[in-house]
Amino acid sequence: MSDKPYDPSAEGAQMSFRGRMSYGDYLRLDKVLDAQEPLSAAHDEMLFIIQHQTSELWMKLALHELRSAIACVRRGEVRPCFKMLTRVARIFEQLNSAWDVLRTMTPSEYTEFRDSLGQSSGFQSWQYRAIEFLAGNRNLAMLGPHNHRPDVVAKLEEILSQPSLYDEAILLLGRSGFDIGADGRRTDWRETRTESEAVLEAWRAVYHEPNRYWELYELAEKLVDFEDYFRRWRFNHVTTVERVIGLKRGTGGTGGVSYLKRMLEVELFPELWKVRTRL
Ligand code: HEM
Ligand SMILES: N[C@@H](CC(=O)c1ccccc1NC=O)C(=O)O
Repeated sequence: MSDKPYDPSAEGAQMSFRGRMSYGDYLRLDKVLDAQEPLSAAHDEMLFIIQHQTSELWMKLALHELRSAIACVRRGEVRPCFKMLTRVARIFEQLNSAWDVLRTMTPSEYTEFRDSLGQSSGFQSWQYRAIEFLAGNRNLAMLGPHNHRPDVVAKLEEILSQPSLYDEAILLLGRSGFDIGADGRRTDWRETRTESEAVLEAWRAVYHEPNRYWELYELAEKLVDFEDYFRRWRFNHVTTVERVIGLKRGTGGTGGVSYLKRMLEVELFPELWKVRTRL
């Protein structure tokens, strides 16, 4: 064996990128890696920033997948949508594992830089709100923190002007011959839909005969899977928050843990959970 360090250029590895697109060029890494600017001298602020930035990147992908999934259900092409919804669930699984990294930060370490955060908070994450709105949880009060950003409000309003993922699934039930009651007569997608006995009954019929309604059944289970992972994200969040700030108020102005616990009760696809009791 030779002592000389191995040189991959010997087998053709490209070493000269003058005038050629490189890894960093393609991924715009100068931009991405230049976007971490801690406001304090605290060691853990870098962890906090990167944890949020990576979460926002994963949310960007989740939005991309959810938008396409909605379009597929609208066209009645549910099979490609299954893959996208599986991916969204996996993204949330990824975000769930990421809490383990953040949990290495102790309350004292967070206190070192918490004041630097001012009144900023994840409560103002427009991508998180866009995911909720696209899925079907539409609370117009959540537009409030974005009033100073007309471009963000426009993006969220665009989402609200169209049926959500769950609305589209229900409309598909209707097109498949089921009675979907008031959901079949909706024209304003901004208003929160009310749970309905007709929709619950339609899902019951689907779950009663999975083989007969295989695609609707599979779609319903993909939705439940997504909500399952989403709920775990909320639970991990509130548990991490309690571990780090106890019962202090949030920088965003809410009660903190009390607010987040309340959010644990929000259901994205209520009839899909209720149907289980009827089977
Ligand atoms: C030490 C870590 C964290 C603490 C102490 C914390 C604390 C809080 C608190 C207290 C709230 C309630 C709103 C408020 O009054 O501020 C909140 C909301 C929120 N946080 Fe965090 N958070 C942490 C990490 C994260 C991470 C890593 C994310 C990922 C993006 C995140 C995303 C959110 C979102 C989206 C909301 C709004 C939830 C809703 O309205 O349902 N947080 N957080
Ligand atoms: N709401 C948090 C602050 C916080 O976590 C935060 C602040 C700025 C950017 C993202 C944040 N993460 C989630 O809420 C707190 O009350 O300590």
